[in-house]
Amino acid sequence: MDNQIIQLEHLTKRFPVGNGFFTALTDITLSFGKGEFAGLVGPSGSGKTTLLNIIGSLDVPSEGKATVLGRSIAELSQKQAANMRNHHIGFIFQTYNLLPVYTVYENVEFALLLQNISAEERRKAVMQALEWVGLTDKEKSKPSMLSGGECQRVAIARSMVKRPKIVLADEPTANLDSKNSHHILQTMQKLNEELGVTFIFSTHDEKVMQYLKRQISLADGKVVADEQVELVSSQ
Ligand SMILES: Nc1ncnc2c1ncn2[C@@H]1O[C@H](COP(=O)(O)OP(=O)(O)OP(=O)(O)O)[C@@H](O)[C@H]1O
Repeated sequence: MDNQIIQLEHLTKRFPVGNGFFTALTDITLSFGKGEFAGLVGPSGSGKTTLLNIIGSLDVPSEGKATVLGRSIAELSQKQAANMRNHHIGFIFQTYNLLPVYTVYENVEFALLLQNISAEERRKAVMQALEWVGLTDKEKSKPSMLSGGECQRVAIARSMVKRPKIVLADEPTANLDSKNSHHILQTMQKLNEELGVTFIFSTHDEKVMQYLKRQISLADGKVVADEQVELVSSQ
């Protein structure tokens, strides 16, 4: 497939534990195409975050190969990996990870400061990202003045402002109520459809699963199912 942007081949991940090792992922072979809206699903401890971390170049495989945007993750220097994350990969976490002393605007702008972009271009990009998530009126607010759902929308804007090719969302609805969960999922669905960004989720939330176009089930660090899903609802 030409549009493949992530290829995982016989990937295994072991963590040192005590005098031995714990195997968190075993022989994972998967690929993702441009514009997918896919999720890693499975119980706690099944290896979802470990796999997202490798795709996001935050960690490296113990065996096998992970190729992301044409680059082998294990062969990137720390600087090259940081560069790839800064330009091409957005992250969304369950705890939002916003900087409390900065405004909404500054939290989103932060993602662009490592890039060589003029202040004027930054302003345009930040306001566009805030518009995507419906928060232009909150640009001067601090995170403590926002609801959980609004904080997660700021995190989505921050992940999207650099126009990444891939967004990795680790349990993004874990701290949200049902209404806010649907709202942020619809926002991500819209960004996926309109901008062609590839989204990969880690989740065990049924609400997230309703939106996934592809569901990859993990159990004990292994892929046990990989299914394209007919969407039953878009709430
Ligand atoms: N740095 C580490 N050192 C040792 N073991 C680890 C490390 N990171 C993860 N693990 C173990 O690997 C397994 C998979 O963890 P991972 O966080 O990937 O699971 P998960 O499916 O994302 O779980 P959850 O849904 O609870 O976030 C777990 O048993 C975990 O304890």
